[in-house]
Amino acid sequence: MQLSLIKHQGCATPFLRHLLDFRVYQTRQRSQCCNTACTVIRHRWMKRAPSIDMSKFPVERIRNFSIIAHIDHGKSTLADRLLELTGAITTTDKNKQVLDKLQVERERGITVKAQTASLFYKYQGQTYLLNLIDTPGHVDFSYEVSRSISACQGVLLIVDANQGIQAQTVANFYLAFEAQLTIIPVINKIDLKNADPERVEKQIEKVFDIPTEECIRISAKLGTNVEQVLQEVVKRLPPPTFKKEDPFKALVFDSNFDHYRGVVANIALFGGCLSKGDRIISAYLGKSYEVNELGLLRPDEHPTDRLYAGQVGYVIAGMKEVKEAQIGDTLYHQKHPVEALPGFKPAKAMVFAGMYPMDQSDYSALRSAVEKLTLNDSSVTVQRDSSLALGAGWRLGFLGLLHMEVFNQRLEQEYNASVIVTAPTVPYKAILSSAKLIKEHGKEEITIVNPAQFPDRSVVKEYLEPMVMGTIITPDDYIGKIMSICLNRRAVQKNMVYIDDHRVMMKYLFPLNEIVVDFYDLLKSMSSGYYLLHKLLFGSMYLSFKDRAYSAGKAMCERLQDAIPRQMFEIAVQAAIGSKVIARETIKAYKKNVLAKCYGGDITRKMKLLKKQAEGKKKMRYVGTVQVPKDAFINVLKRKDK
Ligand SMILES: Nc1nc2c(ncn2[C@@H]2O[C@H](COP(=O)(O)OP(=O)(O)OP(=O)(O)O)[C@@H](O)[C@H]2O)c(=O)[nH]1
Repeated sequence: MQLSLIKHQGCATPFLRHLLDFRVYQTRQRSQCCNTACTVIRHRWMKRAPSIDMSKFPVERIRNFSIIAHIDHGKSTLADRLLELTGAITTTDKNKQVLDKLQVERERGITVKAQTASLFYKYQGQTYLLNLIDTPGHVDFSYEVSRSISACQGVLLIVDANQGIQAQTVANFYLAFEAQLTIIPVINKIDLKNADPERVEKQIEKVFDIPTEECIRISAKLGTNVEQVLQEVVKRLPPPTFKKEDPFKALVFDSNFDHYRGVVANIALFGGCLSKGDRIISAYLGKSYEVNELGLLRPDEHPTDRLYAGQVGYVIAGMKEVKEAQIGDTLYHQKHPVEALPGFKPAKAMVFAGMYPMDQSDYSALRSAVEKLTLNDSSVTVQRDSSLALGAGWRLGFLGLLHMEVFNQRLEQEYNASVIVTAPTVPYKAILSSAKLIKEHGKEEITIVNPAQFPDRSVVKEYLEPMVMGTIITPDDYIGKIMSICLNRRAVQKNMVYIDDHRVMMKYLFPLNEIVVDFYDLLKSMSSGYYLLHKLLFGSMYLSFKDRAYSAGKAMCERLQDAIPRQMFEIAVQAAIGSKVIARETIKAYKKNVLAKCYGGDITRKMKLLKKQAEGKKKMRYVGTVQVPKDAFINVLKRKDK
């Protein structure tokens, strides 16, 4: 049953709780109504969770698992069905991607943040606690995948019955395989007309060495065989091996900033138990906190009195500072210190861009928004920066372009901030030759993330650019086209194998700069996918790159000419290498007809007016600021491969 209430906050809920044998779950979607004192809260009414005494719940009946897959293969849809089957949410048409809570996720139809849900499932007369962690599928967010995996003992590897194994299926498989997790292959979308589950099973056997009999064929959309997935989770996945009797030890695997309650940390208990009122220490900061609230995520917060070893849940412990809940941190009891768990390796930023407020007076508001959002997304790196034209701002590092666009969109949607984002760049290295500079930096090799700080070649021995190994899986009809695109982008082929009769898997070493902006979209448009191994290597910059500078500079000027609207004065768009201008385009000025009021009249009077106008324009060009549309910086970089 789905109900909507309009009420003053906090009034109706206790009354209704008594009235009906239902529990009210509040989603975090709130929208202000015309009366500001009154908030419309959408409630989802659900059957009461089975009242289970968790203190007696055996660890052997807990399963912690994640769903991993290539983008759009149906993780979120399967998660919805699992939630419905276990009664965590009701069966309605509106249950689409329940775990995708962020507005940006719903708008773009992608998962950005991994979410958690604890499900109770009855199998052969026993109740099991299944903790499901949803993961994002896009290449940019694989950092979230590895975080989710660290809290699990097994994974469901979803493969689309029509598309088969895709590049990110391979990458995610290896993440789980290296973490020694049990992998259950699930072939989804068997209801599709072109579904070929047999072919996909053979691919799985060939590429991952998993026998075809181990695959489960389902349709997450229609619910076919979804119950079997739950049964296999219970049967095949091992329970966590942690003990309630051990001292409390928990891994922070995710954290959110809530405007009303501060930091909400998602934790996996690797031992012991945690109660309300306990004093805990964060191993990273050594600071102590009192636990104010804790509970399960079903998928909305469901407060409980205690959490026990093997469980996954949330904790609110008065952490106010955004930097206090480090992902990968270990929490322990103040009285029983334990050795910290190995944390996550910090995610490597692959793309850097400047971010500035549209108006400098918004600087401090934007600073606080950026700080809060980086808590929710710790893979973003932040460095203060300033630019002559755009004022004070930051240089932010992202995992990829989609990651950057999503961050930008979240700033606008969740914090109402309006920002200018400059063209994304990749980190370069320079081996310095100037003794003075080496002394200044304290080392010979420096990393440059800001093009404005690129050292002149007279002081540099060698420039190095980042290279990444990438995997592309494609139908063989596209091989020729993809090879020519890769060549065009200075990529070097390392390997090529057929994974079935019509599909090939190719490995390329790419200069990161060539693929960072638009490569993914380009490959996707050819019904293919690619995945980058996020291991940065630095290689010498190719000479051919330099040769292409002239044509690239000209193309860039032309695109900027299209992207920047005409203004009251003429604008020269120039591309330069050092001080040498290599290309130029002109954006013509709007011209006011100053002679409009001169009916007939003397030619010298007209000349005088035109001269005055020209002088005024010179001054304007000097003092005027060019209005550049916000998205021009990125759009001009998207190039078209022939
Ligand atoms: N026909 C059919 N469509 C499905 C099935 N499962 C999912 N879909 C559709 O496939 C699309 C992608 O599904 P999602 O569940 O959002 O995929 P996802 O893997 O969570 O995507 P990301 O979170 O962005 O990685 C949606 O349009 C679903 O409706 C299925 O069993 N059959």
